[in-house]
Amino acid sequence: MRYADPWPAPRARGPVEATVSLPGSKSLTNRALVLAALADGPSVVRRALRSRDTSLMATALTALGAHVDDSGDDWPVTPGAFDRDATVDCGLAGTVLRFVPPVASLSTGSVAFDGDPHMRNRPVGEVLSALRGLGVTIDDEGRGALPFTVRGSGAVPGGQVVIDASASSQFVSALLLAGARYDKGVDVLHDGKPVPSTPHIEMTVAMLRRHGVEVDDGEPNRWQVAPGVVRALDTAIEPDLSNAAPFLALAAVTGGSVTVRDWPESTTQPGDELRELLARMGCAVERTADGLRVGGPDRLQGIDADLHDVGELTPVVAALCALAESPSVLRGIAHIRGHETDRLAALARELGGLGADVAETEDGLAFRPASLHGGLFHTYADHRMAHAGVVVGAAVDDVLVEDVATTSKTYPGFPDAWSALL
Ligand SMILES: O=C(O)C1=C[C@@H](OP(=O)(O)O)[C@@H](O)[C@H](O)C1
Ligand SMILES: C=C(OP(=O)(O)O)C(=O)O
Repeated sequence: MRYADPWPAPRARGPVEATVSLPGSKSLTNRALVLAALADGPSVVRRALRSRDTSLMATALTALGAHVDDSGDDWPVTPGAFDRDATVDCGLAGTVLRFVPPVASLSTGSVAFDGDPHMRNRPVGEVLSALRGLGVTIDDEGRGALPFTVRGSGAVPGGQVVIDASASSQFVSALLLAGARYDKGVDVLHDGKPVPSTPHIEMTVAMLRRHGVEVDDGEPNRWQVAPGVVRALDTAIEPDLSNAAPFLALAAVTGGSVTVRDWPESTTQPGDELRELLARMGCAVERTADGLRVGGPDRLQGIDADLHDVGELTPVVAALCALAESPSVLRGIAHIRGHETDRLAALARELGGLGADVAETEDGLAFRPASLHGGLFHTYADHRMAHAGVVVGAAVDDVLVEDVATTSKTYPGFPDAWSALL
């Protein structure tokens, strides 16, 4: 293993002043790859993120019959016939687990899906039953979970389907991404508690429209994709704003100043919400000629925040709450129990183990100010748990982060980039 395990989290000895360039967005890269594989001609995904999740997506689409050249920074993608039996390793990538089965449904081959041990617990049953409702044969032996096999017939009738997407917005995105290629398109109705992470659905809809696909999202909880061509289009990937979270948090916990280069003027990435969240915790947030600059406060304030739309920011925000001088409540995030690990349980256990006064609530976490100490921070194969651990470790002596290499899910060079700042 390249990194010590556990990894002694570098401790900041003073305010950190830095400017960082971040790799591309996982969510944008994996959508761009799916749309390129479904398109009517070759295209290029520029500044693609190279990481475990995106490599798994490239490998999955190649196994189905597309060709993805991931050797450089720009990835040429050539669609191909989906005409062979294949196996797909989902790893721990929610985007592969949810986005690829609707694509595999267009194949004439049988496509067998599996993933990391924990992946068998991540929810996907709603996508499988929706696909059955749209005319696809799927063998899952009644599990509604991995492992399962999609047995396509080369075409999907499509049409209307009702799903409960309260566990993950990716259920909706998955059906929309492939829906234009179904004979009748797709008309997805959500019935259940509110759908989380809706900016990610907006990201899906915006990208589909750029590829010439007609999407009607005018009615709440309903998305209609008209049948038609997915036009080939070269796409440039923005930096990953969710992976900006630990870097900006470093300014917040050290009273320093961190600038993330090339912060987009406007974006569908939920990480953009960090501007508001960090400002509410007392940080100075400004756009500069270089990007987005965050200046840390003298005293970090707690926050009462509903993170339902931006659940993937929770681990780093929770680390900040643990270090803040006033109480915090994070709410609206029951669904993140189904992320890479049960993030509410994991954050409560691991931050609590370092002395934080934190309690799990039904839909979030509650913090009271406490003095933290060193110790071992477990990460449960979750890249964002590692981010939370190193943020605390920058402010507290002797924090050891278990399996920091798990950050390769979305940023393989993370431990080196982090160490370089401290
Ligand atoms: O569509 C996407 O790219 C994502 C959607 C969200 O999933 P959930 O809706 O399951 O939270 C997010 O948390 C995940 O990191 C990426
Ligand atoms: C929830 C996440 O990932 P996934 O795409 O695997 O769902 C995440 O990255 O925080």
